[in-house]
Amino acid sequence: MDKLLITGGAPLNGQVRASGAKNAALPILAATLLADEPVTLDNVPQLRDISTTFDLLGRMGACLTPQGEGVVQVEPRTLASFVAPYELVKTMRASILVLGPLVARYGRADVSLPGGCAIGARPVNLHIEGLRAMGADVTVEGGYIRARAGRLRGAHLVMDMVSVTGTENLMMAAALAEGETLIENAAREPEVADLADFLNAMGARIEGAGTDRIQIQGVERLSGARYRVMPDRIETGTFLVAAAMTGGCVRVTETRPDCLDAVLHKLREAGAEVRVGEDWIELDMHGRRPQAVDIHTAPHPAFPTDMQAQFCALNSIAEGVGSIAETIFENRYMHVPELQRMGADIRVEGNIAICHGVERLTAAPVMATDLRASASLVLAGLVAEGETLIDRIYHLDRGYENIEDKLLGLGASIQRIAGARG
Ligand SMILES: CC(=O)N[C@H]1[C@@H](OP(=O)(O)OP(=O)(O)OC[C@H]2O[C@@H](n3ccc(=O)[nH]c3=O)[C@H](O)[C@@H]2O)O[C@H](CO)[C@@H](O)[C@@H]1O
Ligand SMILES: C=C(OP(=O)(O)O)C(=O)O
Repeated sequence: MDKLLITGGAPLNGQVRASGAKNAALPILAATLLADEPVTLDNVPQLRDISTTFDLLGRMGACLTPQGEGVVQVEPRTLASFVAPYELVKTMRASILVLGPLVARYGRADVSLPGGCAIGARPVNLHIEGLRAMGADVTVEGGYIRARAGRLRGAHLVMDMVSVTGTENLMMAAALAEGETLIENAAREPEVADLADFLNAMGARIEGAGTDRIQIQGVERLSGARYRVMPDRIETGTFLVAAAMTGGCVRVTETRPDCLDAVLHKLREAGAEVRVGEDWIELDMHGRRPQAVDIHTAPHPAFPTDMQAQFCALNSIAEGVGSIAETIFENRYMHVPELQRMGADIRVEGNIAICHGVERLTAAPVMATDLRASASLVLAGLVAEGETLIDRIYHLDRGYENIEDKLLGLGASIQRIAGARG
């Protein structure tokens, strides 16, 4: 297993390009299964979750052809299997995103239940209930969701909770259903809107994505398309926090400032000077120590849970006391004990983490437990005194493209230590 070795202390300065968004590329790749023609996607990040998705689509019989850096063509007409097996789903819960497309386009799907993960139980009841409301026969047997259907029927779906992949699965299914579907209390995340833009480019008729009320007029078929995946707002935010924590000045290019309002607001509150252009964000900390900030995670457009761990790292070296309320996932503080091993003063009570900023963290061997927890340990390592060794970085590789090269380019001292395979 690979590890990361980071020597803390260097302020980050310079320019870095945002990669394509993992959480947009994953549903968009799943949505290619709905098409009757080949689809070409651009700005697809090279990440472990993306290669797992390629593997999944390939095993189902889709033909994937790389066409240059970040470009892939998917030919879905060769599909011959409708199974998402446990051994892939257990490594990437987003595999659940093939459920809606398979049922809508092929009338059948056997998708392993993703089960819980390090950050929480993460049930998929809303995905299942929504498909049932659209006429699918869905049962759960032997750890698999087994769905069968003729042509799905449009339905009025009122989501009990705001679910990102739930909204995406049902929106994809509704794209080929007969008649109109209305999804209320839909997730408003920008990645949902990006998926809708892609579906519309294939000929779907979707309005309102990006709001909590999405209207879909089902169509008979979807054609091929060429589409560029949106930039990764969480990766962007992670680099901005790195600049803020190290007292540096970093410009993230080819990104979407309009998707990061809540995060930029908190960075300004932390004392950063933040400037934005149409497709770039620059954060200058002018060598200052950040001020601690209070965070309350909630569905978009509020502060994203996927940036919570990174702000926990920021608060750990900030001036003052910051309180974090995690309202989306019940167990998303796995980074706290690791940050404490580096000297952070954080107390967790229920879903609240209170952090008294310390002047400096000290390096320690630490263990990554999930994707954003790993990112927070990288950030802590960048400012800690000494050499931090981060184990289990396969979590990080799930969602960050070339993170060590990008950080090296900004002046960090960071090195991947290749581990034994197996
Ligand atoms: C691939 C992808 O896009 N992942 C993102 C997606 O995950 P994901 O789509 O899995 O997260 P959801 O938005 O579905 O989860 C939100 C909350 O709803 C609950 N819930 C969800 C579905 C369901 O059927 N029943 C239920 O109770 C979950 O347990 C959680 O407490 O949104 C999360 C919340 O912004 C992000 O952290 C993830 O990075
Ligand atoms: C939790 C995340 O991803 P996933 O939903 O794929 O686990 C994330 O991107 O932070």
